[in-house]
Amino acid sequence: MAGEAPELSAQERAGRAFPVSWDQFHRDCRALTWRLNEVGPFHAVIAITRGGLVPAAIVARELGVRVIDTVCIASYDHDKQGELQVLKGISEQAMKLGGGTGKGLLIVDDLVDTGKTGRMVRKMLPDAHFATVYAKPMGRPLVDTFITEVSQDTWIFFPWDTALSYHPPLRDGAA
Ligand SMILES: O=P(O)(O)OC[C@H]1O[C@H](OP(=O)(O)OP(=O)(O)O)[C@H](O)[C@@H]1O
Ligand code: HPA
Ligand SMILES: [Mg+2]
Repeated sequence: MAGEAPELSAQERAGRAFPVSWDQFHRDCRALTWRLNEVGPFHAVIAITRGGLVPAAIVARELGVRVIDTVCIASYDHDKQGELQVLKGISEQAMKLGGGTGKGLLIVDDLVDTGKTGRMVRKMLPDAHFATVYAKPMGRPLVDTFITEVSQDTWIFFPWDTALSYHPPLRDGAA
């Protein structure tokens, strides 16, 4: 409608930026594994795609876990924002390994923000251990183990979503 302000995306609403390099992400995943090593052993890792695939590979490598499954979740388009769609559920084999409730399974995602995604997966596997690399306050209570907390108004920029680019000097008005 004419005169209406365009709706801002979650990223645009976030006031702060937290860019993460590959090196930093790898270090944070290793730090996460140190903590998880005290909690395991785990029969399998369940990665929440797509963001959870990267930490899941690193964590599984460090913990020596060879069985990795995915749960594929997508957000609806913007007029139904917030609704989630399960494109692929957890495999029967992984469900069996977790005794039907997820006991001994490790769910991995890159981050929790509002907690909507994590809440949905927790419902599928109530007894699994849920680990993320980063957590924002709204989603934090859902997570069993995480490494770094950032404020709710921070947007985390992952290395697979970004590229190096020119940044003007402060003197020229750079933020
Ligand atoms: O706590 P929430 O508010 O639910 O947000 C967290 C989820 O959002 C991101 O995934 P996204 O839906 O952007 O998809 P992707 O992993 O495929 O990039 C992130 O990887 C988490 O899975
Ligand atoms: O802060 C974030 N960064 C990247 N993806 C996300 N999805 C939800 N929150 C975020
Ligand atoms: Mg995701």
